[in-house]
Amino acid sequence: MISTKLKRYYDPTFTVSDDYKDSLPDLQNGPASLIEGADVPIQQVGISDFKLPLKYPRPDGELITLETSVDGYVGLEAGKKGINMSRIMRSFYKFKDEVFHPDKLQEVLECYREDLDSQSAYLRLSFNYPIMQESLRSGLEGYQYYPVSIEGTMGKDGKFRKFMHLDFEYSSACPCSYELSEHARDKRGVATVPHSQRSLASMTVELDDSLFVEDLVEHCREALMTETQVMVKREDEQAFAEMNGAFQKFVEDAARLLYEQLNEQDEIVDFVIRCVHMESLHSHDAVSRICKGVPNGLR
Ligand SMILES: Nc1nc2c(ncn2[C@@H]2O[C@H](COP(=O)(O)OP(=O)(O)OP(=O)(O)O)[C@@H](O)[C@H]2O)c(=O)[nH]1
Repeated sequence: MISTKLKRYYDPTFTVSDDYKDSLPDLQNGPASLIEGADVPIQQVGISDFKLPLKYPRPDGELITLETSVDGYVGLEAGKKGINMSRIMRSFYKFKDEVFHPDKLQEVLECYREDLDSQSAYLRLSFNYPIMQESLRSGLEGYQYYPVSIEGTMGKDGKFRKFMHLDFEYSSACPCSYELSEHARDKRGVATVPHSQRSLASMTVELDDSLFVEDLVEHCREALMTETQVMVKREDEQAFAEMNGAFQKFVEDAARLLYEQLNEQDEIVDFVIRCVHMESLHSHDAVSRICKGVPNGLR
């Protein structure tokens, strides 16, 4: 039954006094008796995928503003009903005009721990980062976009750890298919096309020092050589075919080439890489996963 005592009316002139505000229910700060389920700590609670434009530094000193998806979490102790959820976003907004190199995350995490009265905190910023890529022979150029995240964690000991995630697309020409194709040409004069595929290296690197996205992309390019191309005329396509002939790779080769390259970088303390070759030979993928394997590091 609809109550006749309640007004169906929105008052646009109503203002909130301090007394009125104090009278508002505040369930998340209520007593432990309100907890549902086991009264145990929660490792991460917060907000996923709130978006805002943020500035990032380029190696040449320029700044770039990119739409960013933010995941922010804190740890919640046993005995506490909930966190002040809106502070995850409100605290982050204190930094909205700053430049987000990975070390900036430490300041936000410290702010989270203080503002939300929490011992641990986690932050991840995800964005698509454009880098101009030159074509192989025609002198053209175009933007390659890289899915990137920078991530920071702060544990109960206050130790800050920072990570960068990158997805790098490349082409992998199968070395076995190449030899089989050459065999058919030599022995029987049969035309062949060895199979190759678009491939993806998804990596997480733990940083000791600062690292630009451009640096990590350059490490991938040097390791794999056959990055997918943006601008392609016929001379570029031919160059790409020659390049794939020169740098053929199994999925195991891709993982070890990246290992060799990243292992040489002083600013990278640890890494884990997953390579996926989306085979044109098969309807399934060939996959490899490799990690540096430092004690207590990424696995
Ligand atoms: N903790 C928690 N809050 C939620 C959830 N879903 C929605 N909220 C709401 O998030 C709103 C904002 O919470 P608070 O940050 O505590 O807001 P507030 O108390 O006005 O802010 P402060 O003045 O900073 O304490 C509350 O109205 C909650 O009901 C949830 O799953 N957990």
